[in-house]
Amino acid sequence: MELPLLHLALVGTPNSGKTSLFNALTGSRQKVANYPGVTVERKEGFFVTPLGRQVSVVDLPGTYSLRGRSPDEEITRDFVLGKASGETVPDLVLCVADSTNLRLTIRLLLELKRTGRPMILVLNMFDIASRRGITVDVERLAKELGVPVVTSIAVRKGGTADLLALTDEISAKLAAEPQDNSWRALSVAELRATQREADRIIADCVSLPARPDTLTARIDAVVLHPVGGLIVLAAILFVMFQAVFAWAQPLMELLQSGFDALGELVHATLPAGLLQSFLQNGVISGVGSVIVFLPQIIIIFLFILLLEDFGYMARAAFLMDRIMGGAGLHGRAFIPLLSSFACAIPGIMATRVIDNKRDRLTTILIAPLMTCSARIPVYTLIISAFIPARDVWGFINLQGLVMFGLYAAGITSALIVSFLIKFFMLRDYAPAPFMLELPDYKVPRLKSIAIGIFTRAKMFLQRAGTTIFSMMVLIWFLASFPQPPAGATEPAIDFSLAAIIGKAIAPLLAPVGFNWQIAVALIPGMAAREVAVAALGTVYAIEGGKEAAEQIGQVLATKWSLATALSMLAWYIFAPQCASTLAVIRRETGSWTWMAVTFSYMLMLAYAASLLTYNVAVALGAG
Ligand SMILES: Nc1nc2c(ncn2[C@@H]2O[C@H](COP(=O)(O)OP(=O)(O)OP(=O)(O)O)[C@@H](O)[C@H]2O)c(=O)[nH]1
Ligand SMILES: [Mg+2]
Repeated sequence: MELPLLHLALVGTPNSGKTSLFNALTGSRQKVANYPGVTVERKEGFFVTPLGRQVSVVDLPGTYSLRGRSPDEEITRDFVLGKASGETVPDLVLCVADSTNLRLTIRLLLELKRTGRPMILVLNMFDIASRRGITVDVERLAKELGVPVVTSIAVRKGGTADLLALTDEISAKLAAEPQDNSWRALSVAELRATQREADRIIADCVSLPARPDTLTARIDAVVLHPVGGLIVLAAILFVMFQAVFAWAQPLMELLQSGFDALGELVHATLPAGLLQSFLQNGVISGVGSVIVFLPQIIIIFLFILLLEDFGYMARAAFLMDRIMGGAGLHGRAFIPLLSSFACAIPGIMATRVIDNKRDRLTTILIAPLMTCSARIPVYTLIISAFIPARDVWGFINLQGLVMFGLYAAGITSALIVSFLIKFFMLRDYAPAPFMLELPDYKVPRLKSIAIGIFTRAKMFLQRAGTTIFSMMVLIWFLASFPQPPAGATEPAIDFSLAAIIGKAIAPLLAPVGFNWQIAVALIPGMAAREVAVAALGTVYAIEGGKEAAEQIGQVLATKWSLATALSMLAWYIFAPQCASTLAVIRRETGSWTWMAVTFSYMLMLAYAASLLTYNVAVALGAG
């Protein structure tokens, strides 16, 4: 007889390795990192046990209790209690513990027991605990808790074998036990009592080594130092941006010459005409101009993923708490804001770890100001074309410095906006004190970094292949039709729809120094930022006519003034050019109003910043 699907849920304190376990069991590649609050939504996966039982397992956000104080904790609570709509109550809860730090997990487990769900306590990260000399009397612990206990090493091959065997054993006799749910929200006093009980059990069953781990403490003495720590943080960011330019260059040139060769090939093999123009000007120079930025994206992510896995990110959050607090931001906002450097969408979702609604809203409103990776192609294109690649003070690459400045401008303006929000809207309100558990440092795992980079690169290429490609088709079409009358001498594009539209909008953008070609590129650029780069590539390639298409950067350098280029950079720090981000803001705030507010304030800032930059630059002679 086929047994019904067994439903498992992974519950545990943040950063205890639930997602690692989920990935190990199901072969998925969900995001794992060494800081609390990585997972903010439920994810279901499937696997088959050694005895052939079909299992559905749900990975949940980490939580310290079932009180559900923030949106991510509510997801976990509702799921465990079976309150989530359309969900089945889990048949078996796997309570996942970081074996080096059992206090809070045991308290959570005692609370979970009141829900009446069958449970297993999984002592994960047992490798680290053993290395540190922590020993656990597993049998006694199981007896004291009244729950089966098993050890696991989620990140090692075969590290979950015991857990799988135990799951089979327990699931075979599950149905027999009737369950009664006596859970209700614990009062603070009850939580304290539960903690005392947990501490007693731990004292009985766990023995700590005589000499505790000091490596983490020694590193923290430097990186958490109020002055030294900030210097370390600045140095790390600085090296990162220098690397983006220095290391990526050869690879980018390689990709660029590949696309050039492809363009030449199309040019040489196809007869002149619409198809040739579509492939060469629309597809290859458009989509290709975005794909060449892949090396830079990879380098930035290499740094971010290494730091995340090492355990540095939570420290950076701690360091920034004072500065952020001054701007009215909660320390918890740091990691969402940091994720926004990759992309505002996961960043905005990561705000679910913030329990206070107002703190969360402020963070959502400013997250799109962080420099997401879609801005990298625009920034690097303009910087490479207009900023000389020379060293200042002998060792600092000027291009890297400008890039650093653009990131800094994004961060600074986010802090200012947050300060203003607090000042005008939330005056009477002091953010709650910052509490974030600092994880122990770990040697970054190459495999998870490789997977992380692969996922990001795939996402970037997928966007190039879908959003950007379709926008390119549109731009190419607008720029190619209607075709010029016979005998016309001006560039063909001057007769096209794109020119008509661009020239209609251009007067609005003239005060900030944008020409009609930029206006054309900015319209599809509202869908996604990189589209503007590709659109400029196509517009200028078509305008260039028969001459071999030059690289887009070289074209810009001859067609734009420095003032226009700087104004464009300023525009990109602020402009709300991402339809998906706006959609996520609407979803996470549940309100069209906040989406409209974000859009308008960013657009106004972009216009003002560009206006200022352009006019100052012109006044200084860069017009
Ligand atoms: N050495 C070792 N490292 C582990 C083990 N399990 C997880 N890790 C590491 O611990 C860190 C946290 O793992 P995650 O799986 O993201 O933890 P999580 O419980 O899902 O965290 P949240 O989603 O934030 O609640 C990562 O750096 C993992 O590589 C283990 O058994 N041994
Ligand atoms: Mg997780």
